[in-house]
This record gives sequence, structure tokens and C-alpha cells, in this order.
Amino acid sequence: MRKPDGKIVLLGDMNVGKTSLLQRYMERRFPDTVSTVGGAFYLKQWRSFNISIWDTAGREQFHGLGSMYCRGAAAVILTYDVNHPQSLLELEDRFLGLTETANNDCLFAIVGNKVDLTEERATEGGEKKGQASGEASGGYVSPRVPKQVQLEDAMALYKKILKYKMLDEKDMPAAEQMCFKTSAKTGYNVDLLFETLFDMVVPMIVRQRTEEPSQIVDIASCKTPKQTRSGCCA
Ligand SMILES: Nc1nc2c(ncn2[C@@H]2O[C@H](COP(=O)(O)OP(=O)(O)OP(=O)(O)O)[C@@H](O)[C@H]2O)c(=O)[nH]1
Ligand SMILES: [Mg+2]
Repeated sequence: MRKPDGKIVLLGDMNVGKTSLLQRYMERRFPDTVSTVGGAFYLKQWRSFNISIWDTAGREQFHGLGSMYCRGAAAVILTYDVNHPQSLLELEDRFLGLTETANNDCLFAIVGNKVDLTEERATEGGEKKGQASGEASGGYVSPRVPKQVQLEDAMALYKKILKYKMLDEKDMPAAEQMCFKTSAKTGYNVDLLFETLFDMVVPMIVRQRTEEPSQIVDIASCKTPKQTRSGCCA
């Protein structure tokens, strides 16, 4: 197997849909998933390049492995569930620190998954119009307007990450370009997410390749240093 040319890593809390996003993209389906143990990767050929996409476990007990998976990453997909604001906060508190091992010019995408549920809930909310807010249903009090994460919150986190990484906003893709709302269930924006990143990662791979040879010293072409009379190198 040829060594992958670039690496993309999915990070985020358990249950946000990392595995589902990857399976939706790679296998074009939305199968039942089990909570990931450790990590797993897919290889995607994009143009003439091989890109590995790593799925990681969000469960706390596997947290220590995260920085290992991020080693040498060209891009990290920080995933949250749009219906669980806490999962966005976790990205900053728990997952951002794991990206220290990624490449210096690593790209960050912030992805709010499960948008299909917000649409469902909005429709349900509309149907129940007229009911008292927070009305008890079978003992469970459901708020009329569910708390959802807004895209602006994700964009604010993106800008915070650039500051934290001491990256100049001018040199990096804009927040609007790097914050996505997706649904692994319907496939909404899933291709856009992965393929936007592939297109951004490819020039990084090419740049890396052109920079690398200049660091290699060609011993054969090195001239033998002239000897001075005293025997020291000139
Ligand atoms: N409605 C809906 N459900 C989703 C979506 N994505 C994932 N799910 C469901 O959410 C649950 C968790 O999905 P996973 O993909 O296993 O989550 P994960 O982030 O990989 O979780 P860990 O492996 O534990 O870190 C599963 O029941 C999925 O079917 C989505 O876009 N919409
Ligand atoms: Mg998983």
C-alpha cells in the first residue's frame, strides 16, 4: 500500500456523528453505528493523491489517543452536534489541545452535524403552536424552542482557534468557508465538507513535496573542499 500523502482527522465528543459522516461520504449510506473504540481510517484517492481520513473515538476513556491520531495532520474536522451546545464547548475544552501534534499549517473545519433533527424539531414546534411553553408530556417537560447552536458560535470558535494557534486570519481560510452544518443522515453538505478540505489539502501536499528536496543534501554533487597548505579546509 502506498503511504498516504496527507491526513485528515475527525475529532469531537461521543455521539456527535463522526463515524456516520465518514461512512456517509465513503460508503454513501447511513448505517447503524456503534461507539468507536480507538480509531480507524479510510483512504480516499483525490486526484493523484492518497488522503487518509481518520475517525477517532469521542469517549473520554480513549481521549489519550487523540493527539497520536492528530500527528502530522493536514486538517482536523472538529465535529459537534448542533442540538447539543455542550458538544461545541467540549471542542475547545477537550479536543483542541489534542491538535498540538498536527502540522503547523494544519487547517481546521468546524462541523455542526445532525441538522436534520433541528428541522424536525422546528416542524414539530410549529405543529404544537398554541400549547403552553414547557408543557409536560408524559412527565417530560420539553421546551418549545430547542436550544441550538448557531453558525455564528462555531465561527467565533474558529477565530478563537486561529488566535490560540497564533495563525494570522489573513493567511487562513475565512470562518465562513470552514464552518459547516451537515447531516450524515440526509447527506446534506457532507460531500461539500470533505471535498472542500481535499481541495485545500492538495496544494499543501504539493508545497511540501517541492520544499522537501531542497532540504536533502546531494552528497555526490558536493565538491571536495580545497586543501590549504596548512591542511585546513578553505
Ligand atoms: N438524526 C441524525 N442522527 C445522526 C446523524 N449522525 C449520526 N447520527 C446518529 O447519532 C448516533 C451516533 O453517531 P456516531 O456516528 O456513532 O457518533 P460518533 O461521533 O462516531 O460517536 P463515538 O464513536 O462514540 O465518538 C448514531 O445513532 C447515529 O445514527 C445525523 O446527521 N442525523
Ligand atoms: Mg464513532
